[in-house]
Amino acid sequence: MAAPAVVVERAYKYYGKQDKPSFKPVLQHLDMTVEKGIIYGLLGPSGCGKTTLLSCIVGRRKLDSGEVWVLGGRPGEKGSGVPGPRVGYMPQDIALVAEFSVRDAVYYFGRIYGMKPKKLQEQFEFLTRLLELPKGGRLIKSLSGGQQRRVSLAAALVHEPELLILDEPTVGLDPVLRERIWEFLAELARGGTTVIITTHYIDETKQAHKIGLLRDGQLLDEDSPEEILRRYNCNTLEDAFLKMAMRQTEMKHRRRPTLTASPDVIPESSIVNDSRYQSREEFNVVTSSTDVLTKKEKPQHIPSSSKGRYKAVFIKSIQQFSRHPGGLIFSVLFPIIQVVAFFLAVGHDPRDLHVAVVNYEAATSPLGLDVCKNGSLTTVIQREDETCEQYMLSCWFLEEMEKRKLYPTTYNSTEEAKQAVATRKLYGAIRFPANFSLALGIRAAEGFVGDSILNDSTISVWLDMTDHQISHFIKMQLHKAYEQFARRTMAACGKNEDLVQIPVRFEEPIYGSMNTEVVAYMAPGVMVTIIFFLAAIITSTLMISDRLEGVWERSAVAGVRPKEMLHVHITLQSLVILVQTFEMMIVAFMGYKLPFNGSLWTCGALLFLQGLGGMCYGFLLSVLCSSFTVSFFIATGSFYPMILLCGILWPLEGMPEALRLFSLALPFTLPSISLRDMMEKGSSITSPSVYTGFLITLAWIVGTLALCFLRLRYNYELKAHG
Ligand SMILES: Nc1ncnc2c1ncn2[C@@H]1O[C@H](COP(=O)(O)OP(=O)(O)OP(=O)(O)O)[C@@H](O)[C@H]1O
Repeated sequence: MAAPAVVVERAYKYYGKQDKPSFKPVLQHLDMTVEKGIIYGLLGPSGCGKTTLLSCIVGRRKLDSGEVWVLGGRPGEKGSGVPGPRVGYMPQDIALVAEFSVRDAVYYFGRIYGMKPKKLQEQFEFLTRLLELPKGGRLIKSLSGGQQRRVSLAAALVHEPELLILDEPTVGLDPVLRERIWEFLAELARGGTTVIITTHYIDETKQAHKIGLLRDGQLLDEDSPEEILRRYNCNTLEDAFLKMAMRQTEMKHRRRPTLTASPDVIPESSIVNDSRYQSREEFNVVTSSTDVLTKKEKPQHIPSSSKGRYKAVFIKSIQQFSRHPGGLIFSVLFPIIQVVAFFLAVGHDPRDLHVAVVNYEAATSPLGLDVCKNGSLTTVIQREDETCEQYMLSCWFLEEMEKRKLYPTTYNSTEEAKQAVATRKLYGAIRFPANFSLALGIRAAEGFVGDSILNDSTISVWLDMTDHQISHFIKMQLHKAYEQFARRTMAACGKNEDLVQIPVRFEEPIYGSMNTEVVAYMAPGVMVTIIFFLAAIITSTLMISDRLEGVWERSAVAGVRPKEMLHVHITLQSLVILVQTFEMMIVAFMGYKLPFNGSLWTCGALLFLQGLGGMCYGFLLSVLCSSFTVSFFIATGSFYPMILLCGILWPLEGMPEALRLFSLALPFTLPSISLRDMMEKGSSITSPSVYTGFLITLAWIVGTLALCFLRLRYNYELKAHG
């Protein structure tokens, strides 16, 4: 007699921890034998443990106790081919990439198993006919549930595996098609393929060679449908199942006194040795082969083609990426859009600022305010005794203001001007006293003057300080206007222009230029944050969607190793980051002529590493978060403080000491400083301000990867054993 294809013995499986309320026994003393070349129908109500049992058979979960042999080896054992090419698995969920076309989906699994292109094409055409698949170019996300299920079934059948495990493959399908699928499975079985199929349609399992009836984690019975009907003296399998279920319930009630006396949670060791669970006759639990252990096959060594798997995952990722709505825009165009938007929006002087002007000096002239527009107006006359006569100097001041894009709107009284500011029509109000020129002349010439001269020679300004940036800009422009106005006046009087300047002189800067723009200060931080943010979002989104769609799990059953998925993602993502780095540098240094005095290579390397840091952060988000929503919450919740604290919005020097130290450990703070120092100071990698940026970036990469690793290990333990 041939060795069975699948043997499960004394299987126990629990979810949750024993001491926690979530603890749940799912499989209890389960024995199951599936002979080679048969169709085994696994029947049972929802939640009875079918999927859990199948996932233990394909090696994605581990039993808490008991044994599983599949095709002569233990699932997960090296060279066993399970998970891998010996098994074809169709999970209950569709588990296909939504952006795949029908052809891509089938080809993806074919490539994983290393199928040759010609054979793959033949199989695809055959399965298209058999399962009435939609046109090969249609995208999975545009198909109906039933069509998706057929494509999913085709993906499990494509490589003609020795063992087919199909979790509810016929749900929602047309009865004629269901019948055809069963006929095809029967044909496969005749050719030696073993099929385990779960279904809710008890009726269709009549066509199976053997059925197993699972309830509350226990296999109530397994045998051929005819034998089951005979044994329970029933006409239908439903009736037989009902009888078995009632018997199981009765047995439980009979045992209740013992059970209630026991703790809710039975320790594993005691369960395994518990005679209650071992008296299989009590439950009518039958194993067709009590000595299966002696009949195990010698494990066959299955060569694994990592090249095929890499190729499959690589093509999948490119298709996923290129067809994802907005994927290309987000990764290739978004950096350009962001950087250009930054350069267009940030750092430019505010324009068209209107201020209310009350010029009492001009009001004294017969021309009124129009006096300043008079081209023949003589403002300063130098007398022979080397004194100066000054007239309507306020006109010169207004000219200087206009040169700095501060445009006057004339008002007749101070109250009216202030009212205009209060109603937010204007940004500030400026008043020139009636004797402005005369008083200013006396003030400059005599030195010792009274309060009235001082007041009369002073321009008063009322600003709307609620708009900090604008009011700061107006203040600065008024100072500059005054400086130029004073120079012009002194020059016209033949005096030293410096006399009326404040006695503080700003010499040639050590770094940068006198006219350094705020954009050059902010740009490094903005570039660093954009490249980090994009990589984190792309990575977490792709990883979470793969996991939620079940693609990761299904690929793993097909034999793809997590490290292979990761290698492909890292390679592709690194290419994207490289492109983004170039794009940003071209826009910033060539397009917008940002100053650059250091090494472009070092700058590029730092930006690239920041992208990798973002990618690792994306990995962490994807392993920590169970859904897109949670991942977006954490991403937004963490990016916002990182940007706020990194010093591009406000200098670190303005923060409390502890917060400042904290901000230095964040991923954008030191790298922004490094990049700025390279750009403006020409600092090299040996400079502490530059290499600390590299070090913190590397520390984030290592730290986030370590956390991912720990979390994955924890998840693995949880999944395998809980
Ligand atoms: N990861 C998990 N953690 C905790 N409980 C789980 C987990 N997966 C499944 N369960 C629970 O274990 C029980 C068996 O689940 P399983 O999916 O194996 O049932 P099933 O027979 O396949 O059901 P269905 O036919 O509805 O898919 C259910 O009560 C389910 O809620």
